[in-house]
Amino acid sequence: MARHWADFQYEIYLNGLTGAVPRLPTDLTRLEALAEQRLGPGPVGYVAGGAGDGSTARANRAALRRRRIVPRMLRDVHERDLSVEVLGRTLPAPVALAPVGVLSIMHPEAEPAAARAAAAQGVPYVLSSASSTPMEQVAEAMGDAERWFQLYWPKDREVARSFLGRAGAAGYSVLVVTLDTPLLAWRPRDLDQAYLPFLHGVGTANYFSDPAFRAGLAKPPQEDMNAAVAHFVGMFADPSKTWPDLAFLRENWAGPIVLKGILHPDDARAAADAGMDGVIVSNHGGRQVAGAVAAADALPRVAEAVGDRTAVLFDSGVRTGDDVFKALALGARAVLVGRPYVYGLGLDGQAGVEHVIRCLLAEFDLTLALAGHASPATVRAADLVEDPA
Ligand SMILES: Cc1cc2nc3c(=O)[nH]c(=O)nc-3n(C[C@H](O)[C@H](O)[C@H](O)COP(=O)(O)O)c2cc1C
Ligand SMILES: O=C(O)C(=O)c1ccccc1
Repeated sequence: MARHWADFQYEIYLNGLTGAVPRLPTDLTRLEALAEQRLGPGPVGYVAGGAGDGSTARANRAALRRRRIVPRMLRDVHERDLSVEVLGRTLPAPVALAPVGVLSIMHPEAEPAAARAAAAQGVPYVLSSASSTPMEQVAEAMGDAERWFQLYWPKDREVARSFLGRAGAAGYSVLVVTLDTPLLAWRPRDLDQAYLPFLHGVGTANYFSDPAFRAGLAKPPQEDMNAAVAHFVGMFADPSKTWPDLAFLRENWAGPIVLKGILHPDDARAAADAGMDGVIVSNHGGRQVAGAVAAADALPRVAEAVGDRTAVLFDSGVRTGDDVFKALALGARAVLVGRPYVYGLGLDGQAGVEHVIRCLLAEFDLTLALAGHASPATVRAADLVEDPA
């Protein structure tokens, strides 16, 4: 039986009969301001901040808003099934939680709380390499839910091999390899507060617990934190990587591999040519290349370039149910959502993340129905027009 995500709407009204209202706003675009009030400018500045003057993050939102849905009528949308096939698995809805590092700056329960929320709602959670909790511990929190692991491809081959081996042993099945962060971009909102979390040792749990990483240290991290952090900064990414290096991932990972951060159609073709199972069209939520194309503007050309050769996923700017609909219409099989669940976590822990998932999917379910669709499978480019403005 397909899950009725829209029932959350009725549940909220029913709870209202006893005077209760939702603990967090149901318009997820309001979470950032609330989080900033309650958690302060340091952590929220880091999470909200984009590269450069922030125009890429704004462009992500504008590119989705500029597209408008053209609803169809009288198409029997009584019974709906939101599930989608992607990477050889069936997801209950076309949504997953994006990999976000250093979640302990938002909430003490950090990644395990986000993972439990995703598992409770049945949506995939992608664990970041830069998580504040070791991957084995987060895997336990996920129970029998889908485990996806995001790789920041370490410079040292042995550390890379060790991460892949640990992730496989801990039951992660899908590998998401992030390509758009071989360096951290110029992020003024963060620089002005000099806030970078991992200089305080946050977001290094996978590294500090790794035997191959520790082999490169003269002393254990607890005994010389500065040296360990410096080793992490040098190890974290490798700007010298090129396409032929992908063979290493194939040799060391048994399951599907998805490349995250693809914006150019030729790169999407190269991913398909390299036998990659999927790409995520993403500009890292506007945090990397200042002035980059809005992710939603890049999506149709990527989808057209690869057709069915490799799965096309999308993130950067998804905030509402209609954003999910629009991304599907522009060619995505599923979307990932980043900052909204991070604010949900900061404001109300696991419950806050579940709130975000349920709001997003209830709104998507209703948008789908009201636009005349009983399944994501029938959503097409022709269901959108572009605002002339
Ligand atoms: C605070 C923060 C940390 C992030 N950390 C990672 C990370 O560790 N790995 C990664 O692949 N992407 C990371 N991202 C990017 C997200 O996976 C995703 O691409 C982005 O947040 C999507 O845009 P949205 O926030 O507008 O939904 C991070 C994003 C934010 C906001
Ligand atoms: O801040 C980010 O966007 C990001 O991807 C990251 C990189 C290193 C550690 C933690 C997060």
